[in-house]
Amino acid sequence: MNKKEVVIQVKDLSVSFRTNAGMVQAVRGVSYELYKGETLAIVGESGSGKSVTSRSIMGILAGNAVVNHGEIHYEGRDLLKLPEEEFHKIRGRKIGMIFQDPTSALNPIMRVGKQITEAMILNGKRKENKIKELYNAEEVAYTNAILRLNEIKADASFDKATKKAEIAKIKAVISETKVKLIEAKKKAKETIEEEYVQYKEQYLKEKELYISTFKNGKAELQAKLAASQKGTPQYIEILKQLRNEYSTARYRRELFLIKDAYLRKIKVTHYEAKLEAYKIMKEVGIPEPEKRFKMYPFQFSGGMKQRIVIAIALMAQPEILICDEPTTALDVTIQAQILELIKDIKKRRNLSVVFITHNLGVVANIADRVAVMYAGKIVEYGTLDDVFYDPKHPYTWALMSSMPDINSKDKLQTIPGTPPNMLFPPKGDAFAQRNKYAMAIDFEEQPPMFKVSETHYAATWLLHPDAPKLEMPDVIKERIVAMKEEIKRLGGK
Ligand SMILES: Nc1ncnc2c1ncn2[C@@H]1O[C@H](COP(=O)(O)OP(=O)(O)OP(=O)(O)O)[C@@H](O)[C@H]1O
Repeated sequence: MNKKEVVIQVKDLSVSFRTNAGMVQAVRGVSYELYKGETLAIVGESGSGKSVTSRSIMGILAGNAVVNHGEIHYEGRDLLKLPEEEFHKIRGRKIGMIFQDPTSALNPIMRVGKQITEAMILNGKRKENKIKELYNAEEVAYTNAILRLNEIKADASFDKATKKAEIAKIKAVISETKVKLIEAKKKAKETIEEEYVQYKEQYLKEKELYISTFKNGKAELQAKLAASQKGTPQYIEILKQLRNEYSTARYRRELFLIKDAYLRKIKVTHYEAKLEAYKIMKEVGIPEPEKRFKMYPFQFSGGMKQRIVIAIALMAQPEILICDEPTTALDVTIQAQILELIKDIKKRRNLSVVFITHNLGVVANIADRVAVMYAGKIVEYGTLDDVFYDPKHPYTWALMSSMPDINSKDKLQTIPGTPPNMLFPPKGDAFAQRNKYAMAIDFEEQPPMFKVSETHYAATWLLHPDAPKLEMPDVIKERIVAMKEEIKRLGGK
């Protein structure tokens, strides 16, 4: 288990929101790891902090959000410490996100084709990126020096004289790195321009060659045609050849392709992006992509819109996909289709998926591992079998007993009470008020994460060695058996 490759590690993340009533403590010390190629489901009631956690990974928190604490490690860097420009490169490219409501995720007045290809075209400035790469090191040195200056200015531990001296030192570094950066930029531009002069020459040569070959070939055939007798099979054959291989349309198309191949060295061309979009639209089950490409979102059903949103995310070839309740806004039958699609894509592309949902049925269908969230914390996590078939936290029990039965679709019982007000999170276990098994300590102290097995952890005082031995309620045991059978029958996990 431990040998699995970790793609994202969230460490002790705490996020609050400034509101008129005070600070809403939405996420309170969340830690988890996402392994390569797995689907991690995050479950919990509305307001438990599932979305805020994922939005932090994407760097798309609301303006009133404050990250109080924590780290999010990705490719050896802490995303929370990256400058905006770097962060921007990662989100949307390496990490894609799909939201609950496809209608609001799409621009209603832009053709879907443009929405699918937009990012690829915008990010695809190949020549410019090549130049930037060449002076990247100098740019990093310069930005670091500026960041350091700000740090020194804000550092209260310096006395006045030391601060002044430190500022003078770093300012000297700034001017030095700035000069180096300007030089590096100039040189990078020259080097790449030189390379591109060659590409252009090659292109022009290729174009000339095509034009002369085409013209000569056509003239030759026309001469042959003139020399042969009308109506003979040979005459018809030549005529066919002229029409097919030497038509004006063919000529224009070949020239276009030659030019497109050259332009692709400079940037992602519209044509290239369109071909890629057709491919991905097919992959996500949008029939007749050539036709759909030109349509507007309102011309699509909810399920098809969600497929478009998924296509947009896939265009960037992400490694990680964060799905925030991607099926909740859809009809039940469509929900199942979209779920299957996400499972297929994940398998085909070996994606690592974070799947946020409040629906345990969906979890059973899709997850390898599960994290249960309550009041801004992860209260239980483990493999699907651990959490689903051997739940330890009374909140997980409550969630299971409140989910609609797969067969009857009735709820066994709703979870009594409401989640705590996150302006004033309770002192002890946040679930204590609603927990019929709560003990005195639950109201006093927050439980630590107790280890159930190598893979399974839960934060409940019930797991303390001194706690009374408590069996999972029978109704939940029965429910688990029924669900297991049903899921097997449906061919799920
Ligand atoms: N911009 C904001 N300003 C104030 N509070 C916010 C803001 N965004 C989220 N919150 C609060 O943070 C808490 C966690 O919200 P979050 O959206 O992560 O919950 P969730 O578990 O994803 O729920 P849902 O299933 O409803 O999306 C909630 O109490 C919510 O009201």
